[in-house]
Amino acid sequence: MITISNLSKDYKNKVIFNNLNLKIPENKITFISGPNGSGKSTLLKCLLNLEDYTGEIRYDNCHFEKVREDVMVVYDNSPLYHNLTGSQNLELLTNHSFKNANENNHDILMPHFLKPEILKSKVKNYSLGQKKKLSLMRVLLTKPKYLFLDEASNGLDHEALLDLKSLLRKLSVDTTIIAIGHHFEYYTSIIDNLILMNDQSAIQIKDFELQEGEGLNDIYERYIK
Ligand SMILES: Nc1ncnc2c1ncn2[C@@H]1O[C@H](COP(=O)(O)OP(=O)(O)OP(=O)(O)O)[C@@H](O)[C@H]1O
Repeated sequence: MITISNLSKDYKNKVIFNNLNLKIPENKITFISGPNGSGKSTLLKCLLNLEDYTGEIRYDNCHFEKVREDVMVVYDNSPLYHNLTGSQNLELLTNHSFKNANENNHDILMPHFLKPEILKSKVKNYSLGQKKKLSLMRVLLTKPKYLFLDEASNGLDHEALLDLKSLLRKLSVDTTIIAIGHHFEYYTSIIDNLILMNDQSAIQIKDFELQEGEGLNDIYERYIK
């Protein structure tokens, strides 16, 4: 479990959030949403210890530094080696042999991700969506203990979005997943825990289930207004 206690953050006296208390359950999928500027990315940076803050963040009772190697983040423009092929990137970044890309289980788990012929070409020739797919394949091969996804569904085509859902479901057996973004309708069928950020605070809805016909507006009506 990731425990966030009395977390506050400001930028030059502009309060972004104040006194957040949240418990991110272990091996579940948590989705964090909220209006533009509500502090989602700032919260992610605090979780990754990239920003100063007041309060406390604990990963299974440990400080971030202790679990750093168990944490993986996927965001637009995740770092990749542009002069190497997709397979070479995966080999370097995961220590996983990709000599026989046809035989690897990514093809079974993510049939609409990158085909072997694409994996053989250099990443500098990839589209944004193909780079995103490569970063997500890296996640599948690494199986981190904690996974953060910042707008991970952006740029993926329809089939890859379906693959991503099943990938997240499978990963969440052993991985604590936090997805951040605006793509609420996409995530509703797979999330266990919803956090809505708004007005310097956050509301946590555990065991989240969407009623039939409900959308984000209804959730805002129900929990925020
Ligand atoms: N380094 C910074 N210095 C000053 N203000 C910042 C900085 N980073 C973010 N902010 C401000 O903090 C607020 C929250 O930004 P943040 O990027 O966390 O929001 P967000 O919820 O992720 O927004 P979006 O949905 O648009 O991605 C915004 O008002 C933003 O202008």
